[in-house]
Amino acid sequence: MKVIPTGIAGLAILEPRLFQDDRGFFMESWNSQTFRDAGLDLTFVQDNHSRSDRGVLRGLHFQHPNPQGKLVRVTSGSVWDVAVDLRRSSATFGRWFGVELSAANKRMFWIPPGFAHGFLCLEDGTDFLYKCTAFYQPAQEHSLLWNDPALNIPWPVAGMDIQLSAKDRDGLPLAHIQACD
Ligand SMILES: Cc1cn([C@H]2C[C@H](O)[C@@H](COP(=O)(O)OP(=O)(O)O[C@H]3O[C@@H](C)C(=O)[C@@H](O)[C@H]3O)O2)c(=O)[nH]c1=O
Repeated sequence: MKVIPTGIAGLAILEPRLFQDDRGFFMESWNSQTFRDAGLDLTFVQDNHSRSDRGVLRGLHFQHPNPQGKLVRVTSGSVWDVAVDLRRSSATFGRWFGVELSAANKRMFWIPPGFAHGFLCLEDGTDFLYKCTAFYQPAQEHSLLWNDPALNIPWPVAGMDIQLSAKDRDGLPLAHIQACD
């Protein structure tokens, strides 16, 4: 597995080893030993799966005070995935990083606890799968406003009708958010 740093401590793009043959492909999407060897000693308690069409934007979500670390990937279609550092102790508080995840590139994104996370779906029928280090606690879930000018995230929305949940439409600007650690 290749670990690609992002310039934000702890946040990493992961490229699993791919085995291709006449039948198709094989890859390990999670192996605790391989991840530990790569410096990621993780315990997951919940797996999630969502499906979205092009133009759906989910996020930017974070849980506080019990933050979730998330190992995310796409098995059908593609997204532009974004993580925002909300760790007060971090030198990069408020900084974001974006990466395209797709069924084709098979990239995974490790988002440690203390980040807000969201994605824009680029294709109809996109399947988004992720493992979480803490249980979902709806009373602790919050939305950071996806298009907050203070973040200035260049979402690739040209030509799209953006579809948001009511909660995400009413997301909080960064300036109103407490740190997550
Ligand atoms: C996230 C979640 C939702 N739900 C339920 C609550 C609600 O009725 C329904 C849809 O929830 P949401 O609108 O919050 O789903 P969604 O907008 O897909 O939320 C997800 O967005 C991405 C960006 C993340 O990072 C995830 O952690 C999660 O917050 O599913 C669960 O039962 N368990 C869960 O873990």
